[in-house]
Amino acid sequence: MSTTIRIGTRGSALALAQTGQIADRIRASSGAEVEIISITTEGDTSRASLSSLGGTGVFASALREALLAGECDLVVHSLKDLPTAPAEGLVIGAIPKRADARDALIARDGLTLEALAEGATVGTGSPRRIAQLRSLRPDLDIRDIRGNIDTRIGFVTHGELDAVVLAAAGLGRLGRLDVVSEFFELSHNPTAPGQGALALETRQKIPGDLARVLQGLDHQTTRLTVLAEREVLARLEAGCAAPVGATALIDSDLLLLTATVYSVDGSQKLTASHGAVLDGSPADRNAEAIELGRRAADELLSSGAAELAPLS
Ligand SMILES: NCc1[nH]cc(CCC(=O)O)c1CC(=O)O
Repeated sequence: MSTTIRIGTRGSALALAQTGQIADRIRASSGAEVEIISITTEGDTSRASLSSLGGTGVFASALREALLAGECDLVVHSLKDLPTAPAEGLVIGAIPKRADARDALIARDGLTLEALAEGATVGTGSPRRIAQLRSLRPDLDIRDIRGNIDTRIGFVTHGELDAVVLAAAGLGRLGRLDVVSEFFELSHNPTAPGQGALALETRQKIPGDLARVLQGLDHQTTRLTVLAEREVLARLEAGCAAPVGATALIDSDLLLLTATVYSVDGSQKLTASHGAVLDGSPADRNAEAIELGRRAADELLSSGAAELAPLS
């Protein structure tokens, strides 16, 4: 490629790590020059809790503005932080292969959730994680925490909390899987739609050589599973901070999706599991994945999901 690809990123360690990893892949596959441009977002500067910021889009919007203003050509988002509504003038040009979608417990003395003492303090700001923790261990003292991944790990290593829950993918990207004391299985603890996946966003109109670079980074299986998972959120009209877990997987030609909505106190949940056979063209498959997410969400809504939990 003749021109430089400018990638916009937040300044957090996680954003820099995942942007750097994508930049390396672009350089290796295309030989293109890649420049990394730092952009500050409200989600980075605000001290309010993530749920009080409304969740949706606090990290994404400044990056999207920079894209639209032509300050950069590409941004790398954590897919789970990206609002489901499409952004005018922008497209997701590639969804690379997903990392581990599970949540992980980081606990004092390497304890598992089951082994934590009665009334132990566990930090998380996510309503979904709060509900899942309360359903398994109603005795725990759950604390709302904020901050980047290193700060959250520090709550445990500095002795302020007995444990925190974080996404395995973020820990992996920062090379911090050594602190994990337990991985929660997706069958028991489904995670946020799109967790562990990245979205590479660009302007709608891009040069053909950038489009080809992005095509080379796209991963079909990841794209189909996250399309199904994210359609659950979209159809429920739920934000990324809603107490909703969704996990899709592909087994040969079968796409399987399980979606769960929790009451915030963890005492109740609704689950819908659906499958679809994938056939036809890539566009047909995308449509089938979205339709699967819609069916799961509609079942949840007709079972009372909107009454069970605050979704938006
Ligand atoms: N909510 C913040 C956030 N957004 C993306 C990740 C990393 C995992 C991912 O890319 O899905 C995290 C940290 C976490 O949830 O522990």
